Amino acid sequence: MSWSNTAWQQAEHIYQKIIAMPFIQELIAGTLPQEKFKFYIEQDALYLEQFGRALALIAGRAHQTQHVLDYTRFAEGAIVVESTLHASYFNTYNISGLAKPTPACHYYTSFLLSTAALAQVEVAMAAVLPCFWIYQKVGDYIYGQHQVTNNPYSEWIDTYAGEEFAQLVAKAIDICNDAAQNCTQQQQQAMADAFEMGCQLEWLFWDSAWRMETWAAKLI
Ligand SMILES: Cc1ncc(CO)c(N)n1
Repeated sequence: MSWSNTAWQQAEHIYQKIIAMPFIQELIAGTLPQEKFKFYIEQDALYLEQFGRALALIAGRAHQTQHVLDYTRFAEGAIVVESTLHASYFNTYNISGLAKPTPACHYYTSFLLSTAALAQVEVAMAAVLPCFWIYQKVGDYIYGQHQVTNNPYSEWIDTYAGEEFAQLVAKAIDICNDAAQNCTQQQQQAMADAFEMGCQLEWLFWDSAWRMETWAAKLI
């Protein structure tokens, strides 16, 4: 079995929990309160900037020049999506863009950045994979369920269910499978564990948006 199949099996229970979350279910129904969606978009812009940096770090550490190019393009994609959020949703929803990262956003981006900088590069590639794969799976799930008419979130829903995003995801999965072939069993397990942690943090990010998470005390 390929590394990606094994890793997905290990993390699938988290994906199942994600699609059952109230944030996702209300997004599908179109009943998600606008303030929660706004909160999510603003945090996601902060997330995407750091995700782009993590991808650029991996690009710099990749062994093969093709992978340098692939992760550079992924990094560019994340930053472009981030600025698109600013150009569209920030205007539509009157978002100030002055928010500080929530604990969940900070935790997730710190995990991505520290793993990208310090872990074995194959493990770093596995750690960023949920950002692609979970979003595609969740995007496809939402797209398959939602009623197109009058859903205020249909523009967002279309972004991650599209063919263009699917191709990026397929490439990120292939690279991880190639990378895993040069790894020992123990290293492949470390890759799968990093992948599972990323999936867990995807869950936490949705959960924090639903709760409109704040710092327990006004520290920042
Ligand atoms: C939290 C999060 N994970 C993944 C993506 C998609 O790359 C996104 N926009 N936001």
